[in-house]
Amino acid sequence: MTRLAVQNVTYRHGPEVALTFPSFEVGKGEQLALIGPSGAGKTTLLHLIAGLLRPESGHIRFDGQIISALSESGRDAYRARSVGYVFQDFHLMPGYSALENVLLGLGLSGMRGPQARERAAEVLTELGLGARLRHTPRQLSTGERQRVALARAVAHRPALLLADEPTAHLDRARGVQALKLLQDTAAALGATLVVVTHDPLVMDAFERLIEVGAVSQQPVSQRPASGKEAVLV
Ligand SMILES: Nc1ncnc2c1ncn2[C@@H]1O[C@H](COP(=O)(O)OP(=O)(O)OP(=O)(O)O)[C@@H](O)[C@H]1O
Repeated sequence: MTRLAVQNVTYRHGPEVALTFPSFEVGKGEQLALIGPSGAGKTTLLHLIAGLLRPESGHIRFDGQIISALSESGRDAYRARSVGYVFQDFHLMPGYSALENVLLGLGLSGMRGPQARERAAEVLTELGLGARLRHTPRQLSTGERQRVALARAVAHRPALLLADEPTAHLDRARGVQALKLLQDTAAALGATLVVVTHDPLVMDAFERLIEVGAVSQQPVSQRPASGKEAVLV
């Protein structure tokens, strides 16, 4: 069943930067990586899928609803209900504890009070941060901060989980760990996972790669021993 569809989408950052994206569909619970050269528009596409931006033309459909046609408040509601977003730089609130950061996210999706506290503590504990609930981001390692960002993204059990360069700030071992956590968490939720990456380690962990902004003569699917799908613009 198609959960997310990107159809003939273009976007313009001012008069200078015009981006055209590949069309593709993603099923419920499916996992894929968006790849492509720096500046190709991967983060922009993730923002469009999250409803943070609106396409200049084309459609983004989620569970049958054309989210790119919604008003800003409609897109806010879609994001609060259905989307979890792990930002490249985590975007945690510096003065707030790990628990409070997750609570802020839950508040946006309408969950408050003791039930929210219980859920925030539960998801942080599941992600190995049970002993770090009261720590602020500054008191946490980079890998721990990333797990708080993941906890905040998944606490409301989104149907769509988006992550921008999830291994960018981590060494190889922690990158592998973080990626596995992301994929396992998405699988446990039954969420569709879309990840932006440059990292070959991440690419190898996904069956499906979509190349953004490719002018390449050598599609990813021609990489040795790949056998993976690549959609080129
Ligand atoms: N707010 C903005 N205003 C103007 N131009 C922008 C803005 N955000 C992005 N761009 C431009 O749009 C293009 C795509 O940017 P984007 O960040 O989506 O690419 P990317 O593929 O994610 O790059 P990277 O891999 O380097 O992170 C780039 O040329 C960038 O300079």
